[in-house]
Amino acid sequence: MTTSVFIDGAAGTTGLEIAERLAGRSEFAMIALDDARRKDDAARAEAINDADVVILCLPDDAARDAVAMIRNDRTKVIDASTAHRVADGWTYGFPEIVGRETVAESKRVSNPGCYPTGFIGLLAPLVHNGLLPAAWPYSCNAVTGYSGGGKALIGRFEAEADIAWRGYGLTFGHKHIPEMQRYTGTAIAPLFSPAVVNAHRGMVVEIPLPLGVMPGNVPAELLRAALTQFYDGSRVVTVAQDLPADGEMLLRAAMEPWDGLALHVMGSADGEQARLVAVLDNLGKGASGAAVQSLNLMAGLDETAGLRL
Ligand SMILES: NC(=O)C1=CN([C@@H]2O[C@H](COP(=O)(O)OP(=O)(O)OC[C@H]3O[C@@H](n4cnc5c(N)ncnc54)[C@H](OP(=O)(O)O)[C@@H]3O)[C@@H](O)[C@H]2O)C=CC1
Ligand SMILES: CC(=O)N[C@@H](CCC(=O)OP(=O)(O)O)C(=O)O
Repeated sequence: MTTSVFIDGAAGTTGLEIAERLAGRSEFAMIALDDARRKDDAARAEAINDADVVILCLPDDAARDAVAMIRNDRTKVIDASTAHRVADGWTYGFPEIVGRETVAESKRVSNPGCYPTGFIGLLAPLVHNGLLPAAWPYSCNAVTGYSGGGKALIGRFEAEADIAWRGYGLTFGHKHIPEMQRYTGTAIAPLFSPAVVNAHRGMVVEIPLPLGVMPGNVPAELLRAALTQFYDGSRVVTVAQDLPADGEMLLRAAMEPWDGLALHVMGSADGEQARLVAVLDNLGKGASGAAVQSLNLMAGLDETAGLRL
């Protein structure tokens, strides 16, 4: 049985990458609107209601409007925007964290944010199993490629090619904080420092841990072992067992599209400090790859079908 899929926002950065991952997949029949009709509300409403699954790759307000256009109880939604990530009635589309069956059975799935994918992927299993405290002021330092800001930021970085690094979120309260807190179960909002680097794609998300002054003083090796056990069997999330080769971590500007999530735990010899680091593609597991993973599950297919791993 084929599943009909409409990508609303198919001309955008995330939408195009989802379409690439679905190209040639006989399990899916794509519903498309031409350029003249892709922002026509009547045409969008018709496509949305014709689809078994609609994937929203839109700004938040347009995503809310699109959901309001659904007039049947058949159409399922995967929303890539921030609009529904902590909303009632929506499942957070991080199958490794919320459970594959939960995603598979949901009609409303919100795709996790790109930075939260790294933050939650590292921290949620360790807080949920009690190895790290829920009541701790975690920090999160992160960089992303400029495609993380969609067409507008891609245009800016292509026009101003001498920008090497752009720190932002300088007034705090980044839109990702609510989901970062909700799905890690942490009691205190993380101190989040995002930045954009001069690469098209790629993302590094780091949580520094002053283990020596934290409750429990759990060794880094135990944190790594717990993450390894938690993600055992996953073909999407991997946990590095050794230090990166040559003692360095690299994000290459020419990174190929990639739908995995690589987690690293590095601890100091004296046990006082650790660094939890997640490496991903903001357009892969951080957006389009995650949407395709959820779509596969919702269509009853292997979760990794069509993924770039
Ligand atoms: N880029 C990334 O790494 C990530 C993005 N996301 C989220 O995914 C969503 C899409 O982001 P992204 O692809 O980067 O953004 P883009 O700006 O690249 O694409 C958004 C697309 O939506 C279209 N659009 C805007 N308003 C409407 C409307 N009312 N009806 C139909 N189409 C509309 C735009 O049209 P036009 O082409 O005319 O501008 C554009 O093609 C956002 O909510 C973003 O937060 C989530 C995680 C990571
Ligand atoms: C570089 C850049 O601006 N990144 C965006 C996040 C990427 C995005 O828009 O995705 P979400 O839907 O996950 O928020 C930001 O920090 O607001």
